[in-house]
Amino acid sequence: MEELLKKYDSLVLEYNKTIVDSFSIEDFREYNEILFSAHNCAVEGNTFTVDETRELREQGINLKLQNRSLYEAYEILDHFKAYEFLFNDLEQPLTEELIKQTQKILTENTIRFSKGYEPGEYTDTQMAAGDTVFGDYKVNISRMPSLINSTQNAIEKAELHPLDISTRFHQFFIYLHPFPDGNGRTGRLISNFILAKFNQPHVIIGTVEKAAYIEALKQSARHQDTDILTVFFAETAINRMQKEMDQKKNLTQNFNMSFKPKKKE
Ligand SMILES: Nc1ncnc2c1ncn2[C@@H]1O[C@H](COP(=O)(O)OP(=O)(O)OP(=O)(O)O)[C@@H](O)[C@H]1O
Repeated sequence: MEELLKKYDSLVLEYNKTIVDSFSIEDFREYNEILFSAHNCAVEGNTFTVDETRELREQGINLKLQNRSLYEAYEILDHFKAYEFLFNDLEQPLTEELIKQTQKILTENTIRFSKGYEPGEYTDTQMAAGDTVFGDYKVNISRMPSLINSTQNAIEKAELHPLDISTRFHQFFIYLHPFPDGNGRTGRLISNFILAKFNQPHVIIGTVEKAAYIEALKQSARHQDTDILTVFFAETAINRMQKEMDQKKNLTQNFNMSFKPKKKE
């Protein structure tokens, strides 16, 4: 794992130089917000593409929807709000209030009120996801303050690798599964918020990575070894940084601006 983290660290330096620093701060923020919001909602079944998410970011509720439900649009609009709430102030410490507020903003317009769910409130029944039945919900909720304090202490001490802090929080949060809805999206938002505090790029988990992500969560829980999830986060981040840098290089070097008529086959 040490080798992988070294590779990750050196790629972050290169990525900052070739990608991050070449954007204006505002444009890079918006690029990340759109990319992350689209993928973070897609993992949970939202069908908006990244391009459609960009249109929604630009036009808001004026967007004329084609083949997309209002529910999905609200899910993404609320994700933008939750993202802005967290990332507009990276100095704010991790507290229970911050996490509850994030989940509240995220689920405000889409949570199933008919089931008695309240945005920003913990669950009052047993939780499960896929084939995992989580621990007793009351015990899990009582462990939230300790998880949050340990994470905030680790952030302040800054002894562990940022990816390590982010994945430890993520693993424990997902397995506490404290909310009736939005645990996955909230967990990924807070994990990226922790990374951003250390000036690290987002780990963006989309539908392509979903199966490997859930497998990493399950293996990490089974072996009580969060390094398994850290490896997954590192590899996911490396792949995206590499893809964006390759794309930029390729479009710079191999840009074809021919006006010659195409040869008939
Ligand atoms: N089999 C599984 N074992 C452990 N964790 C899982 C499993 N399947 C999914 N998860 C985790 O739970 C999250 C989904 O949780 P759930 O199905 O309860 O949705 P949610 O928390 O209501 O909201 P969201 O739609 O944002 O995830 C996934 O994103 C993943 O982090």
